[in-house]
Amino acid sequence: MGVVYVKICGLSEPEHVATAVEAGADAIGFVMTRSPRRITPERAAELAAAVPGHVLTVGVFRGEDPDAVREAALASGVRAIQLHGRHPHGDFTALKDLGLRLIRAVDAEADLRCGAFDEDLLLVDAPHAGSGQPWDWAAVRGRPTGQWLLAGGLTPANVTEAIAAADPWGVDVSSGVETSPGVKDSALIREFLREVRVVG
Ligand SMILES: O=C(O)c1ccccc1N[C@@H]1O[C@H](COP(=O)(O)O)[C@@H](O)[C@H]1O
Repeated sequence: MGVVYVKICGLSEPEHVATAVEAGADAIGFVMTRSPRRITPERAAELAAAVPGHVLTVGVFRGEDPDAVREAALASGVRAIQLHGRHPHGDFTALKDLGLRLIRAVDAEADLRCGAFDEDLLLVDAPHAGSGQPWDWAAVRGRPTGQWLLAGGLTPANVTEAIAAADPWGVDVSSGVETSPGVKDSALIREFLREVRVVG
């Protein structure tokens, strides 16, 4: 098994951004859509300013039209856009000129070919993103093509099992490194990364 790419999502405090970076996260996410983790593009810009270039900053959106996503992404200065929901191919095409990496976040029933919508990364998540509910990760084993992240209900305690079940290129976590919705915990962030690095 190779090294697994790790994204820590839903960060809103400098302390947790610093912890994720120091502990070796490859990407960190700022939620700019309806959620207990929502932050403004301006807050995301403040947090992103402290992130070194080797860590990808990602703006997370769900259901907004491409113009609204474009505006928030530019204001925040993130380097990637993660679109949840069944966005049409045209929404990805409409954002391509920004030169940011595009992540298509879907459930297991969607088209699981990374690149089918001109995205750079595919994220396969539970039917209700950000709920923290584990799902049948093994059901997608061998189905996604290209670079894809597994998400949905991952925690430090189950991420090893999830990687073994689905064999993803990377993993993404939000609720599983929180003590309550929207409240991240540095010890859990470190523990999650430690577990993944042991497997990877
Ligand atoms: O985190 C949220 O609240 C959220 C809201 C809307 C869209 C996506 C959201 N989060 C993404 O959900 C997955 C997995 O989350 P969890 O670990 O199950 O809580 C992850 O990709 C987050 O980026």
